[in-house]
Amino acid sequence: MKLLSQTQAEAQASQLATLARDCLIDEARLSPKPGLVDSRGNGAHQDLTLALMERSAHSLAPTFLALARHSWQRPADIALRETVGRLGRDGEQQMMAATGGVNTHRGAIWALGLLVSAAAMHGGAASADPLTRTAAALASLPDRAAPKLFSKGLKATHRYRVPGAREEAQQAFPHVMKLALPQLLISRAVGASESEARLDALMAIMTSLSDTCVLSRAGMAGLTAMQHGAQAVLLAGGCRTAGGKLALAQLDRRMLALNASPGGAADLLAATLFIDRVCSPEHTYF
Ligand SMILES: CC(C)(COP(=O)(O)OP(=O)(O)OC[C@H]1O[C@@H](n2cnc3c(N)ncnc32)[C@H](O)[C@@H]1O)[C@@H](O)C(=O)NCCC(=O)NCCS
Ligand SMILES: Nc1ncnc2c1ncn2[C@@H]1O[C@H](COP(=O)(O)OP(=O)(O)OP(=O)(O)O)[C@@H](O)[C@H]1O
Repeated sequence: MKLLSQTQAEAQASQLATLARDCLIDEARLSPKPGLVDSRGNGAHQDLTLALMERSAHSLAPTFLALARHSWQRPADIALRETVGRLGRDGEQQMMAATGGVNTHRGAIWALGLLVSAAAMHGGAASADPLTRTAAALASLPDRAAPKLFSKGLKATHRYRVPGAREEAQQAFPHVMKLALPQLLISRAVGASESEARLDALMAIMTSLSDTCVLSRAGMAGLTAMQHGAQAVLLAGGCRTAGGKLALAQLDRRMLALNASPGGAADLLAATLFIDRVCSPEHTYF
């Protein structure tokens, strides 16, 4: 690990926070995303808009900065886990204050918050495997101060006996590492535009995620429709092809008809973009 002066470390912590915020904005603007808020509109949501998502993303930059500063070159232990938990919950309050009480980014604060901390623990940058394993180690430690809430996500994981946001992080983000990042690289390599490659990465996540946002609003039928619809897009050749575009539009209509919105998949896309940019060998980030 490189030893940096305090000023360099502070500059890198600040870059990590800016990057996390930018990944949230890039995810929100990416279009057309099935059922989700995007540049076209509100998707399946009554209370969310793109402007609100962007305001929320900006409100979270100080939280990401605090996470990076407090995690800088520290090991994964209970003291850090509890600090990160407190900062994450403070971030949720910042988000709620910025949005007038609407949950725009709870799942995203969790996933990106852990990844920002993990990057800082590695001194600003690491390759994707160690980065996600460090985030998983942190997510697996107990946090005595965590409130015992029976959240919507927890209810869905119990009712349908599936993993949720906690397990995804504790297992080192398998949907990002095994599906989204490889798909992003393949789609870029075959000539997809950057937006098409990102949409393909989202589809790759949606083929398999047990997204508790979808389960809560549309049950197992909604989740199956999401997974099959995303598979159809990729089987047609992805979002750069005419067949893929048709399948994507069909999936969007289906998700809207079911009132389903894959918010968990969207969070993991933001996490994918973050890892892609922090870990890329030719990154121009630092
Ligand atoms: C773990 C979290 C996300 C709570 O998850 P829970 O499953 O209990 O349900 P909740 O309905 O509140 O939020 C779940 C959110 O996760 C996302 N999500 C849904 N399904 C999935 C999935 N399968 N994988 C990943 N993310 C998912 C969605 O955005 C969803 O809205 C989180 O809010 C939390 O506990 N934070 C505590 C603060 C903390 O320790 N932070 C540390 C890092 S900053
Ligand atoms: N572009 C996006 N559109 C919609 N949700 C997104 C988007 N990006 C990320 N999300 C994630 O989806 C979650 C919001 O999902 P949802 O609206 O199901 O939550 P809720 O407010 O708890 O539920 P409900 O809207 O059913 O009352 C957020 O935690 C956020 O992290």
